Amino acid sequence: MNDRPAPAPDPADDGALLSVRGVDIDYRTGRRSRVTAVRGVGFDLHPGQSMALVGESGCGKTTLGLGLLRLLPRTGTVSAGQVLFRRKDGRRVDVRSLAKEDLRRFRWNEAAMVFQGAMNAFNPVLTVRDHFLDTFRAHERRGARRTRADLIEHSAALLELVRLDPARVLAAHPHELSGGMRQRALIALALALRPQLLILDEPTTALDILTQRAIVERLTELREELRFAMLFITHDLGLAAELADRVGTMYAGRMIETGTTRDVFHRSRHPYTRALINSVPPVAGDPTVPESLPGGPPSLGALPPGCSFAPRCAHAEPRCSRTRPELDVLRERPEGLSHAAACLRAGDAALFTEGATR
Ligand SMILES: Nc1ncnc2c1ncn2[C@@H]1O[C@H](COP(=O)(O)OP(=O)(O)OP(=O)(O)O)[C@@H](O)[C@H]1O
Repeated sequence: MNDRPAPAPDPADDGALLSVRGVDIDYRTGRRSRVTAVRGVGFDLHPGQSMALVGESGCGKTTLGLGLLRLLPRTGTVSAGQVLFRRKDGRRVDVRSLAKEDLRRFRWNEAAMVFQGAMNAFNPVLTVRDHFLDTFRAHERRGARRTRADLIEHSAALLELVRLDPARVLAAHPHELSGGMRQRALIALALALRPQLLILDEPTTALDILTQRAIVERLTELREELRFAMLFITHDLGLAAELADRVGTMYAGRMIETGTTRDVFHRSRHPYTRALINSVPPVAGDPTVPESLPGGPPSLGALPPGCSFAPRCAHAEPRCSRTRPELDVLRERPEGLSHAAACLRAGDAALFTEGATR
């Protein structure tokens, strides 16, 4: 009777690739001061899903992306919660508890991040070929060393995936490529070890519209071919609508609405998401004048009590300044696709009649 029982199947494990639970992320801002840039964030991402994180500057999107892969600057820490990730061997691990060597293997192999501004991600003195070779070599298993010719061939195939000419690009230094080519090369590099999750932070900002379009189209095709999941940080709601199956809106460090792209963009139940959508200039020919979103997000060090958005919200009631709304599920769906909103008035049908957002 001393035998230990076999571990019970985890009832909370419904096959998600990434399960983020109650995550807080702090930055140290002085000897005794810190700010909490991400608060109580939780969501599930299933294999192959694509989720866009939207919200104004400073709402914590980048901090969350960096925190998930433990890429925060020295002053930043994930101070609470769990980041459960299903590795390629099927085991679920908490990324927060990975030892250094394991974390090194986890990044690139299982999850990779493409930052805004590809120039900073490349070492200017190395050629693109060197970057690929270094990445492959750093992750080679002992006894499974591949030849240089084999690795170069593999790199060329990856560059072709993102529609770059390997003959030209492999030998080039980063500054010899256009912004769009660098961004594509970085995406190819991020996909080199076949990660299951790709986190992209504003990957097409600062590129011209045609280049943006080409990269977005290619990413959509690649996701279908290679079946990786994607977490996509963007200010561009049009891009989010195109690339994502689901959307999470962030405000003052919290996720305040989440659901399918249709839920969030067409049936939003949070006045902030609605204001964000309505502040986008209308498409050509749409006579509606965009509503502006006055003011800015509150300072993280001085969050108002109650709902953080209440001071800017056209629909706020007195209770909104007293009670902080939870992210309540409005419509249950499997695979993390439930529609949820953190607004005390989310159930107020008159406020959110369908079609009120463009
Ligand atoms: N190294 C840091 N030290 C202290 N505070 C920081 C640091 N980096 C970010 N912050 C703060 O954390 C908050 C969230 O910033 P973050 O960059 O994650 O927002 P974001 O939504 O990604 O904005 P953007 O869209 O402009 O990238 C901001 O208030 C920012 O000032």
